[in-house]
Amino acid sequence: MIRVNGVSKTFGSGEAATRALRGISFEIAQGETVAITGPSGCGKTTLLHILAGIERMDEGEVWLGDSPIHQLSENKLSELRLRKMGFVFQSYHLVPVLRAWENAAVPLLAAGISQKEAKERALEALGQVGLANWANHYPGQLSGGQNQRVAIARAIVGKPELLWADEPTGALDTDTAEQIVGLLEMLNRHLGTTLVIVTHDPRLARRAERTLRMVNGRLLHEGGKES
Ligand SMILES: Nc1ncnc2c1ncn2[C@@H]1O[C@H](COP(=O)(O)OP(=O)(O)OP(=O)(O)O)[C@@H](O)[C@H]1O
Repeated sequence: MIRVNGVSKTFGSGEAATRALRGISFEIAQGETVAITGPSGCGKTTLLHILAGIERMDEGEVWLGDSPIHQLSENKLSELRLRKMGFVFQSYHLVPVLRAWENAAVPLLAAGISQKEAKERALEALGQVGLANWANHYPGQLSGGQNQRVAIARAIVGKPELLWADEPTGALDTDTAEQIVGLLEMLNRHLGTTLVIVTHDPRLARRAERTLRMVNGRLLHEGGKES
C-alpha cells in the first residue's frame, strides 16, 4: 500500500521558484496498476522520484507499507530501493559493455548476492521477458524493444514489491510499445507487483486499472475538479 499525504515540492527560490507539486494526496493498493498522466511539466516525474525516495519532498508524507519515505536517511532509502523497488526508464539506462544477463544481474550484485546465484536469477528474469535466447548479447546488438525488455528484467530480477516506470514506451514504435505494455501487465498479474507508470501515452494510461491525472502540480479528480 502506498499512502501519499499533502506532498509539496518547490525547485529553486524567489522569482526562479517552480512549484512542481502542490499538496498531493492519494493511495495505491498493493498489486494495483496506476498510470500518472498530464501535460509536460505538470510534475509527474517529480512525483515518481519523491515516491521512490530519489528526490526529497518539502512537505507531506509518503508511506510505502510501513516505511516512512519522508523520514528515512539516504542510506535507508538506498537499501529500500534495492530490496523493494524496480525501475524502468524511457532510455533503458543499460550499461553498453555488459551482456544482457549481466545488465539484468546488476541489482543483485549490488545487493551482495553471489555471481553464480545472480546469473541464475538474471537468466530466469530474461526468460520471463521473452529474451532467454539473447542473454549473451550486448545492448548495441539488440533492438529498442529488446533493450527495454532487458531493462524490465533488471527491474524485476530482485522480485520487487513496487515497479516504477517513467515513460517506458516513449522511445518505441507503436507495435513494440504494445508488446512492452502487455509484458508489464503480465508481470503485474503474475508477480503481484504494484506498478506505477508515468506516461503521455493515452493507450498505456487506458490499460491501467486507474489513472491519476495531474495539472500544474495538482491531482485532477474525476469530473475535472482540482484538489
Ligand atoms: N531539478 C529541477 N530543478 C528545477 N526545476 C525542476 C527540476 N526538476 C523538475 N523541475 C521543474 O518542475 C516542474 C515539473 O517537472 P517534471 O519533470 O516533474 O514534469 P513532468 O510532468 O514529468 O514533465 P514531462 O512530461 O515533460 O517529463 C517543471 O516545471 C520542471 O521544469
